[in-house]
Amino acid sequence: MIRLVNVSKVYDNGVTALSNVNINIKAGDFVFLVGPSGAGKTTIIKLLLKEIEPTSGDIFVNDKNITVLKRREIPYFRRNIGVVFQDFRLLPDRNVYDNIAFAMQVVGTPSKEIRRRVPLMLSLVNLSSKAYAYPNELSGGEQQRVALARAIANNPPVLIADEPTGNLDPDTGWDIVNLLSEINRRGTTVIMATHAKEIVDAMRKRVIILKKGTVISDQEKGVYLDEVK
Ligand SMILES: Nc1ncnc2c1ncn2[C@@H]1O[C@H](COP(=O)(O)OP(=O)(O)OP(=O)(O)O)[C@@H](O)[C@H]1O
Repeated sequence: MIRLVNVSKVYDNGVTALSNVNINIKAGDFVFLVGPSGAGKTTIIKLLLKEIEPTSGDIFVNDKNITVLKRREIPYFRRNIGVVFQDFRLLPDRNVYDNIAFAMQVVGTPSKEIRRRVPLMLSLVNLSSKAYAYPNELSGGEQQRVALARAIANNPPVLIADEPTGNLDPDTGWDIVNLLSEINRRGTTVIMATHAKEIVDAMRKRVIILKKGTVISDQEKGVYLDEVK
């Protein structure tokens, strides 16, 4: 489903963010991407979203080599991947319902389907009662749940979460991880970059550890090794 083959990334300022990274993620996996600050986690996520290009190597998503996509193919490609960030990134001038509906409108979903699906998404993230609230009226955990609902509204095969619990207290962070786990159980491949050792250790999912731009460990049912810090 997702494959990085000998991927290296050197930024324009000469910093080597990734060197010769090989990662293979199967459909339906739940993967934690961990590593110290600067290890290259966000760089991998940006590469998967095709926000940046690798300096060398190939990246496959859904068996398609995305390094050779044409510019006009990129918007369509991005529909394969839902994404949530540490800072939620909701549209401040739209309510919860419209934040989710908007993500569906921009990919051309018929309005009847939007009216059917948004309430399902709100119910999944347990926010049906907040449909008409604006982001600034919500707690951080609620905002992240809206961001999750929006990310999966178009039913992407892959969901990427970049430090999704970073701005949340531990209990609220767990709500988000439990939702990610539920979304994964329903068939979506989930990749979560995180520093949250307690969460990684408790979940016993696959753990890929990066350090200084290389994969130093890749374990099924792994833990957050101490040398990561
Ligand atoms: N746009 C950029 N230009 C130059 N260097 C960059 C750029 N983005 C990241 N880097 C560098 O690349 C390396 C990897 O950064 P990256 O953001 O991928 O790490 P990370 O593992 O996500 O870190 P964190 O846990 O702090 O978010 C770091 O040395 C960083 O300073």
